[in-house]
Amino acid sequence: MAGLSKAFNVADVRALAGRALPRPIRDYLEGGADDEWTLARNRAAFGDWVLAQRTLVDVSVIDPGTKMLGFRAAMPLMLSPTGMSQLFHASGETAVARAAAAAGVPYGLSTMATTSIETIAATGANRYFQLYLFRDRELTRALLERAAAHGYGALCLTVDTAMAGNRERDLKSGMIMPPRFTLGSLMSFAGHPRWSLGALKNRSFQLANVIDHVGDIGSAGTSVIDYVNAQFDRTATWKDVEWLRSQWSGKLVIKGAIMPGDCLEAVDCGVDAVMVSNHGGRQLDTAGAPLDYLPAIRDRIGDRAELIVDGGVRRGTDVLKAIALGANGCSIGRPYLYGLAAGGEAGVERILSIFRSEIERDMGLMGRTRIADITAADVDHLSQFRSKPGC
Ligand SMILES: Cc1cc2nc3c(=O)[nH]c(=O)nc-3n(C[C@H](O)[C@H](O)[C@H](O)COP(=O)(O)O)c2cc1C
Ligand SMILES: CC(C)CC(=O)C(=O)O
Repeated sequence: MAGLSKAFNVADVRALAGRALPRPIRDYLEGGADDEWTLARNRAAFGDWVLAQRTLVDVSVIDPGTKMLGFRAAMPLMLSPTGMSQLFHASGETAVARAAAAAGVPYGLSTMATTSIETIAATGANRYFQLYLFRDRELTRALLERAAAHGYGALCLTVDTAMAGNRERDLKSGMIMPPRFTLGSLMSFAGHPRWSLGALKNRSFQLANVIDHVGDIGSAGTSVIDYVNAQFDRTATWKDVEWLRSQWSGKLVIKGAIMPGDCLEAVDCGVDAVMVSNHGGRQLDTAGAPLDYLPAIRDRIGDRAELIVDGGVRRGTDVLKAIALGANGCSIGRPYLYGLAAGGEAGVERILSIFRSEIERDMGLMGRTRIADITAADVDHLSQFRSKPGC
């Protein structure tokens, strides 16, 4: 895609995606809950920290490689699970997984994906499976078995979705799955012929991993909000995490805890990693940003588990700040979906190469050549920095 070669940062790719997508789909991708305060805070939290710029260090060889969730990763970045990726481009999850494999970063397949566990396994990507707990516990068991049988190295339980967040953009746009050509949406779809053609040709659009058990989300023109509230298990507690631990022998990850006490509870249940996340601001509005809690979480759990920061990560400097504050790495959702919408697999590759070059360049400019060398000494809170600069 021509525009991609002139996209130099995530914001540029986001602008391309904005042009490619009809309004209801763009709103679903971009939206947060209620007043979207948390959505904005996720991003703003990174601005509260400054990086230390150390000079005259030999930075001729820089290695941004690391390990996360048991996977070797070419950089401290992973792809968060996102539902229904075929909404954004007909090539959907397969394109994302292929781009992740090419860039050497782990990919999380969502329970709510439009591509099956088996199809994504065939891409050879380093992959983990994200689980939503359905009211139907047999479905959960079946998903676990399929993920284990198809080489998913980690299981990631999302815990911030007991009920659907109040996404008013979706309520206003009347987003139902799969998208339908209604009178209201017609203008928007007509204005995006390339997307509309892809969507029309894409007859495989369905919730590929759960359709046999709970039906297609679009069968009755269901909204995402109604579907989540009807199907997800609201009774889930830490006992279910213990149960999952007993059922899954690979790495176990909790996604969606941000409070230090919850993270400690997760570690006590035997999880290997916490994705410190508020679901990209899509669930509880006015919840704090992952970065706000990160130092306290690391303090509380010590080295007992990996911490992955998820939400608002848009620059290499964001990733490096999170690492300095105690994370093992970061994870992105919307940025790779922008890439997918803007140019399918090539678009996701572009996003990952932007992050890779930013991380490497910023490490060099910080005077750090290895991820393991980045510590709390590399970052300062803006308030302290203003009162005693130059430490
Ligand atoms: C369109 C979309 C769909 C998502 N679907 C899921 C999902 O199926 N499971 C899940 O655990 N999180 C889901 N998330 C949340 C992401 O995994 C991730 O937490 C969030 O996008 C991170 O914030 P960021 O978009 O600012 O990077 C979704 C996010 C978006 C934007
Ligand atoms: C289908 C949804 C439950 C996916 C999701 O988690 C989201 O839209 O944030």
